[in-house]
Parts: sequence; C-alpha cells; structure tokens
Amino acid sequence: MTLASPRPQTMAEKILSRRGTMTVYAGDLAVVDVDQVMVVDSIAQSFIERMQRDLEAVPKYPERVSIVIDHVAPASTVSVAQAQKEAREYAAQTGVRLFDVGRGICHQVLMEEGLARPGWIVLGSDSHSTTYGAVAAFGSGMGATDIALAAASGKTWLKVPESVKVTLQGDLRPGVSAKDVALEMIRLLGADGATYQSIEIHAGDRFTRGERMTLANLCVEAGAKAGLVVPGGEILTAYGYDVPEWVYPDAGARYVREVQIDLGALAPRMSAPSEVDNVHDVAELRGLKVDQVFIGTCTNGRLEDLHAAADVLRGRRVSPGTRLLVIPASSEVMEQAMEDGTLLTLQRAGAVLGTPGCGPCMGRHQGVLAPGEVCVSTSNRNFIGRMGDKDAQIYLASPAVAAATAVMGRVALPADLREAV
Ligand SMILES: CC(C)[C@H](C(=O)O)[C@@H](O)C(=O)O
Ligand code: SF4
Repeated sequence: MTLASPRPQTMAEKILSRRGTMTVYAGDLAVVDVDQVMVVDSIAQSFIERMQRDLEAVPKYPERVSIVIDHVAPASTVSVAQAQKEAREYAAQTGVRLFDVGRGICHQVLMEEGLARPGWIVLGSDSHSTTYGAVAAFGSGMGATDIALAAASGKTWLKVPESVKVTLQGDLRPGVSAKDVALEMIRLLGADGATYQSIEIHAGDRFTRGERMTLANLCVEAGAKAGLVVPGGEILTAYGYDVPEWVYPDAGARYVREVQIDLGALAPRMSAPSEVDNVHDVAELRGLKVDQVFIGTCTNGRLEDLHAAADVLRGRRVSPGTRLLVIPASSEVMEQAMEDGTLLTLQRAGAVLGTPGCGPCMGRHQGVLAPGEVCVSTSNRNFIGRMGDKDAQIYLASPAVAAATAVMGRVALPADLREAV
C-alpha cells in the first residue's frame, strides 16, 4: 500500500481506498471489506464445498451474502434440482439470503433489493457482476474459492486495477439505445482491450439506472475487472441512492487509455458471431434470416427494454417461422410489465413468455439453438456454442432491433417496419 499522497485518484482507486481510510493506487494490493457477496445457482455447490470442506467456515456476516437461483430456474435436470435443494438448505442453516426460482437474474435482483450501493464493493460468482458499477459500486466477478474466502472473512484482496476512461459526448439519435453505446464501446476497446482494468464511463447525467446497468454489464466483455459509470447530476439520487462525495474520480487522475464516443454519430449496432467486439451497423446485416429472437437477460431484460420491444410489436405479429422468447429479468419487472399491459402486447404479438431468470442466455435450457439456427439476442455474449449447438449463430442487439427482427423474420430496424406498412 502506498502512503497517503495528494495524487489524484480514479473512481476505482477512490472506492478501493474505502472512504479514505487508506490510499491505494493502480498496481497496489488492497485488502478491503466486502459489502455484499453474491453466489449464483450454478456455482452454489462449489461455493458450499469450499466453505464447508476447505475453509471449515460459516459466512462471517450472513446478511452480506446472497444466493440467487437464476441460471437454470426452474431446474431442468435431477442433478440441477439436487444442487438447488442443497443451496436452499445451506441458506436456511446459515441465514444467508436466498432468492429462489422466479425472483430473477442475480444482478437485477441485487440491484432491486438495494444490495449494491454507491461506494460499495460487491463480489459475485458471476462475470457480469461489473453491472453494479451502474450505481457506482465496485462490482467484480470472482471464482468459487475467492467468493468463499470473501464470505468467510468479510474481506477480499485484489490488485487495484488501472483505469480506462470512456467519455460519452453529444446526444443519441432517436432509435439508438444504451445497448448500441455499449456494443460500440466494446468494439473500440476490443474483446481483451481492458483486461483486468476498470472502465470508467463518463456519461454525465445521461441514462437511467437500467441503461447504466447495460453499459456496466458489457464492460466485462472487454475483459474488465470493473465497469464504473460516474454518477452525473441527480441521476442516482433520483433513484433514492445516497452518493458520497468520495466515490467521484479526481480531475487529473491517471488513465492508461482514453476513448471518446460521439453519441450523435451512432446508429443501431449489432454484434455478429462469434466475438462481442465484432460490431457492425444493423443496416449492414439487414435481411439476414433469423430463427429465434430472445429479449431478456441481465443486459436488456428490464421494464424499459420490454417497453422498447412492445412499442415495436404493438399491433404487429412475429413472422411465421420465427420464434420470439421474452423473459423478464425479475419478478418485479414481470409484475410491472403485467400491470401496464406490456406483457399482453407482447403475448398478442406472438411472443413466448418465460419465467424471470437467465433463460437460454447461456444455452442451458428454455430455448437452446439447433445446428445452423440463427438467433438475435439482447444478451451480452455470442461465443460459439453459447446458446446451444456450436453451429448456431448469435447476433447481439438492442430490444428495439430484436423486436423489429422478430416481426420481419430477418434482421431489421424498427424504421424498416414503418416503411413496410
Ligand atoms: C454461470 C456464470 C458463472 C456465468 C458467468 O460467469 O458469467 C454466466 O452467467 C454467463 O453469463 O456466462
Ligand atoms: S442473464 Fe446471461 S449473462 Fe446475465 S447472468 Fe444470466 S447467463 Fe450470465
């Protein structure tokens, strides 16, 4: 650890300095208190084994540990059902929180439950834990062993990451969304372009909490350790968060790389197989025949995403020969979408609605792809074999583009539908 000095700090350095109780810079090893530890169903068995067999420990602060049954929920096989049963029993014995089948995707649930807050350090057994950066929390994914150590001790150690500064300028044109910005960011940085770095996104007061989640979520696709969206204006306080002064990066902080994105110049984007940074304008891929469209996930399964899809699908039908799966990110999202009629609009358009959770995002159940099939998904990964067969192809896009594609049965922009009427 470096002795206190006046050198300006990045947001990651600020948060890992823990409210100014110490002063750390990129490259330092920091031992920090962890505010929340999150364990997903798929990792729960190894987590429990590490805790009980290797560490012979119980969670030091049970209220700081959450288990979420989301990736394969409801269970698809006997062994999955058994693992989930053990996770429930473990939660009952130790007093850690358990969010069971149907509550939703881990990152969405933690956010809704207020278990990620500005300045917090949140570790998850899931790579997309960078999502918590949406509310200025240092969120990071770790493996079962590190997660178990954090649960047992209430602390973790990590090397303070270098930071990349991404500055968003101007205003988005109509029809262009935070997902398009996120895909463009990954293209600019490259799939390994920010390995073990913190991506610090300067977005001003643009973007809702959900949109900020989309941006922070994709950061791990550039290899980032964390993705921190700097709170701008009153945006987070409007959601009821208390934003302490010490989370903000200092002017003059040191970045390893700086990138600007001119929002006004951005058109709807699409990531083509089989790397997330293979990003093109949707217009270039227009017309490609699509078998399945999936709207959901921790990237784009929120109410505003379902609204964007319903706006396109209202009064229209999914193309015969194309399947549209819609899976709300959480039970809260599902309830709101029921109340305001969004789900009815989607159902009437021919969508197949699923239980809140990860759905087919990582190819475990509820919509895996056959060889040769093409899927447009609002998720964050299009690797070979990600959603089923290795010869299936996945294109990543925004909910509006996904919805337009479902109507046309081919890659399309919402504007193409208006022309087709
Ligand atoms: C199952 C889980 C560990 C995995 C992850 O780490 O991200 C999954 O959520 C994914 O998106 O690939
Ligand atoms: S929705 Fe997809 S990316 Fe998100 S946590 Fe689930 S499997 Fe991972």
